[in-house]
Amino acid sequence: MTEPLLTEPQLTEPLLTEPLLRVTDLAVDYKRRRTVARVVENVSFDIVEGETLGLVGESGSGKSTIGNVVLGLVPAAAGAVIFDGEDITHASPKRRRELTSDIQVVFQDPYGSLNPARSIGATLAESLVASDATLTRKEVTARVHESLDTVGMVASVAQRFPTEFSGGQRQRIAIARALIVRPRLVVCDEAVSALDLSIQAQVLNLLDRLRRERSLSYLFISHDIAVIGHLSDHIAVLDRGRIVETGTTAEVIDHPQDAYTRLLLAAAPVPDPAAQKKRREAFRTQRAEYLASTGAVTGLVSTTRL
Ligand SMILES: Nc1ncnc2c1ncn2[C@@H]1O[C@H](COP(=O)(O)OP(=O)(O)OP(=O)(O)O)[C@@H](O)[C@H]1O
Repeated sequence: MTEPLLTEPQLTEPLLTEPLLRVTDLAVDYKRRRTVARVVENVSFDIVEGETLGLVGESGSGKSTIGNVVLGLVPAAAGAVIFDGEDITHASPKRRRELTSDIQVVFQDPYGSLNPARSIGATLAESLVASDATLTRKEVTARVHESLDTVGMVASVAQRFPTEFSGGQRQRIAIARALIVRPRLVVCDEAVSALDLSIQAQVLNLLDRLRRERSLSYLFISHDIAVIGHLSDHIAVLDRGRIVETGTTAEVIDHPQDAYTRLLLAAAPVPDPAAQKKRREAFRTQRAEYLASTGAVTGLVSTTRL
């Protein structure tokens, strides 16, 4: 008896969605005079299209360094950064420039990141033209107005200058500048940290709405686990260059498994300044105990003499 012929491909395995960004076994070194400091080691995570990964850790834990590797601003000492299936770990400067239309960044400091001498319209247009030089003047102007509208600002803002705006408004402009090129991934590096709590909430809501409307993905970096919890689908907790816990937001916030995650949760800012002072003091004591229990001497992964 002959085997029946299969007329259609038989799917035996479910189709898996490739992540938009995959970081595997990342290590980063910085040279310091006669030593090399390893500041990030063994860091791996995925970000699926349309999702937000929150990367949380204390100051100096290596969050910005990881964001900067994804942006191509800092080289990887080991490991890989895969964007949409392409290994971009060692992408050429030309390929990196092309990638700026897919991967954008919003930094913490809207005062520093917007050129005070340029009008908002010129700043936004510059970002757009750098990613697509074929656009006509009319198209550029239309896109500038459209991106301002996206962040809730009127078209006449284009004629004005950064100093005329508050911190929250400047951060909206920085978001408009990132989104004008229609990226797929945005690295938000402490994007709301410089803002008052009420303005923080507005900007977080804006980022979340834009993500849903445009199926954007965020690598959302913050030292504040409460801010991270507000926006993230998944959370990775970074301690001295290593990820100590990952999971869905509910898992990490409601059922933290790692002692360091519990420390960060206990230290998350609260609106009452007196209560906040107490929390910070308790955090310092508990952190010193935690460091002693892990035998740590420095905040770095390791240092090697050259
Ligand atoms: N350009 C650099 N050269 C040398 N060391 C650096 C450099 N940039 C950062 N570092 C060191 O690398 C470590 C990680 O820094 P990084 O800025 O990535 O941490 P972070 O978690 O983003 O902290 P913060 O929120 O304060 O920026 C720190 O010890 C920092 O001092």
